[in-house]
Amino acid sequence: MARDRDRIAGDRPPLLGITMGDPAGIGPEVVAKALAKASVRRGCRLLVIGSFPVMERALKLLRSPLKAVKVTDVGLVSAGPKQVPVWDPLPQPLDSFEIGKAAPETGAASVSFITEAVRLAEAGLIDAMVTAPINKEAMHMGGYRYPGHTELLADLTKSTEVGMMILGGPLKIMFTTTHVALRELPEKLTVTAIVKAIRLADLALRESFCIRKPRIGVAALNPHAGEHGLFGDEEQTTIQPAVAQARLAGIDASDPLPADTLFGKAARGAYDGVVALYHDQGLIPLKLVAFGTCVNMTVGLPIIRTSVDHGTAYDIAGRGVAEPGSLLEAIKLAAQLVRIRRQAARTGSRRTSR
Ligand SMILES: NC(=O)C1=CN([C@@H]2O[C@H](COP(=O)(O)OP(=O)(O)OC[C@H]3O[C@@H](n4cnc5c(N)ncnc54)[C@H](O)[C@@H]3O)[C@@H](O)[C@H]2O)C=CC1
Ligand SMILES: NCC(=O)COP(=O)(O)O
Repeated sequence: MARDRDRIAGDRPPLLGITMGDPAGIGPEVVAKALAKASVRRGCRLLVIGSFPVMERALKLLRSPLKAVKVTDVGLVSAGPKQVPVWDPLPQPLDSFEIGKAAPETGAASVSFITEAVRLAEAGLIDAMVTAPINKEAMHMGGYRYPGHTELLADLTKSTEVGMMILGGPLKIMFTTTHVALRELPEKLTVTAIVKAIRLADLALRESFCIRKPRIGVAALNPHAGEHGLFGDEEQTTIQPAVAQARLAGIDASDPLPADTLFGKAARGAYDGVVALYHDQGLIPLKLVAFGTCVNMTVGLPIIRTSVDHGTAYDIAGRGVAEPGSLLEAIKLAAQLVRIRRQAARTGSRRTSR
């Protein structure tokens, strides 16, 4: 069905749903700043999914020339160059909360925006969703016990094989685990989890970045890849067997390589993508080379979702100083992914991601 829709959509400018994220963080502000750039409106249409009063307040704070307009029918979104169309799914206006503080009502609101964006995307009313940052603590306070968007989106779309890939500068990194305490990591790093990450990296690099036979570097866990068991044996017991399985499936995956040099090699072009085993292993190199322009994308969903690389930055929320660069890149990538999917649907070349 999604494929038929893509084929019929033709060259209509993609309609992207931008979720506002946590209203108490910098999400509303970076959305307001990004939408003020004429370049971002070229070639796509944008719809904010979030609280209308919060969007109005963010535009006012920035003394933006843009005006928020309430959308009443998502099937008929049209906006002038100085307008920000907002679809507010909340049953009650959200207007009294503290900026820069985690709270149940803002956490729950941020989940409502995401849930609504998924509904609109699955119904074919938007072509992709782009997410501003949520605050995980606030989300938990609001009663939603997900580690992040990735797992919430997997649940909402009933997808079984989903993963987080983050792109920044020359790096494209797929994460085997997302938000996990370090002490729980070894038990999460199973052969199955690593094979899945390698498979999703391969899928994304082929389908979203049109690399015919991606070269994937796989990170080791321990210093010097464990040095034959001297400093840990996960490389031999788990990572190498996962690489062997991936190779049997025809994927060009490396042996587990010392992580301290792998990311540099990938940045210099030796690999098209890297499989990192845990959050900070991949995010430190990414944010070192490209913080502010990295883009997070969820691989394996039936819908397109991209996101910013940063969080809710409560320390600067409401001050008007947040940089919108990552959101601009996330919007650009989402529009590009819509075009790639449409093209694939026209030529019948896209494998379904599920
Ligand atoms: N895509 C998402 O929804 C993400 C959500 N988060 C969540 O955000 C919350 C805070 O996480 P932190 O680790 O503190 O990271 P953070 O990215 O919110 O802040 C880290 C530092 O970077 C600065 N910073 C972040 N974004 C900026 C921007 N656009 N312009 C200027 N400075 C910026 C902040 O002021 C702070 O000093 C947590 O709940 C976390 O789970 C974190 C990353 C991504
Ligand atoms: N550090 C990445 C992050 O927190 C975003 O995760 P998700 O909300 O996209 O799952």
